[in-house]
Amino acid sequence: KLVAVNGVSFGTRRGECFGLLGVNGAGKSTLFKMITGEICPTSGYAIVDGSSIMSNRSSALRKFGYCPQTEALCPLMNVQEHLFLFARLRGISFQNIKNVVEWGLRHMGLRNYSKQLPSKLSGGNRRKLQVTLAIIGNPQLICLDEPTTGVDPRARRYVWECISGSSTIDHGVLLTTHSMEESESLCHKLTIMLSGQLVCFGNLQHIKSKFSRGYTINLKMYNLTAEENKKAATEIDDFIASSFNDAVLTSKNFNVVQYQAPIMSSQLGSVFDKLSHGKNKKLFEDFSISQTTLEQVGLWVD
Ligand SMILES: Nc1ncnc2c1ncn2[C@@H]1O[C@H](COP(=O)(O)OP(=O)(O)OP(=O)(O)O)[C@@H](O)[C@H]1O
Repeated sequence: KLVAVNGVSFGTRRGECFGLLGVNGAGKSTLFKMITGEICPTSGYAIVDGSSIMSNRSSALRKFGYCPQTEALCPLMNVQEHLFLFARLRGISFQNIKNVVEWGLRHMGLRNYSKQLPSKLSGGNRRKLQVTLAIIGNPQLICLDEPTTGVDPRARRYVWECISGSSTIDHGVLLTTHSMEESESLCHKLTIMLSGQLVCFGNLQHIKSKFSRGYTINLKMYNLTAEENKKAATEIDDFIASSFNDAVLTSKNFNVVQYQAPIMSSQLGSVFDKLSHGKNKKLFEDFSISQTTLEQVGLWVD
């Protein structure tokens, strides 16, 4: 009875990395499954480079690589055999296949596991293999559903390089992720999905401006005892309330407090003056001001 995806329509070009963001259960994976033909939509269509996934399925499927959210590995094939099979499926010739398999093993740090079956790999290494299978053979459209979940920082860096490389060499990338850092680094265009619908669409700056609530003020407090810290926090609160209209406390961690204030960029000079004044009065040790991040946009869209 649940309508998981409703009236969604978008397009992405070659050379672009298109990011699909949204909270758990928003419908991202369901949308991916429809685009890749894994499930059938009740209505609508998806076209990859002129081929419809519904009416010209085999032609469309030839054009993309897919890294699903849940693993799709063969339990009886080891890492090397997976790479070999997918390279063959992508039409790599026998002469080149050894190099391509070697490339996959080396770049994803899978060389030491080349003879292992998926059941013997760690979760992160299985993910790396799954991503390599989607990228191998340079398909025209690469669909990656949370590709770097559980992947170590070094391999994640390489996945990012592959994704940005693919999107700059005339390929398209469709990406879902919960990592705002990942979307800020990779995506040319983004959309945020909520309850099966797209709530906004555009480039990073557009989305930030649309959801912007001014600037974020970060204040680093001195290392104090718990009692002193409580007193200092109250003084800081009073200082912020008297210096900035409508500033809101958004988080308080160990010794960093964060406020969101509806500041215009033209007011930044006076904001710096006010905060320097507070620092000179030793209300806090240091401060910084930053623009809205995508992370904050993600927290606000609900
Ligand atoms: N096979 C299914 N049967 C019934 N409901 C399903 C099924 N698969 C997904 N759903 C429901 O569809 C909605 C969208 O799920 P989907 O997996 O597409 O979300 P998502 O945005 O990918 O979430 P996440 O970020 O957690 O991966 C959810 O409410 C989910 O419970």
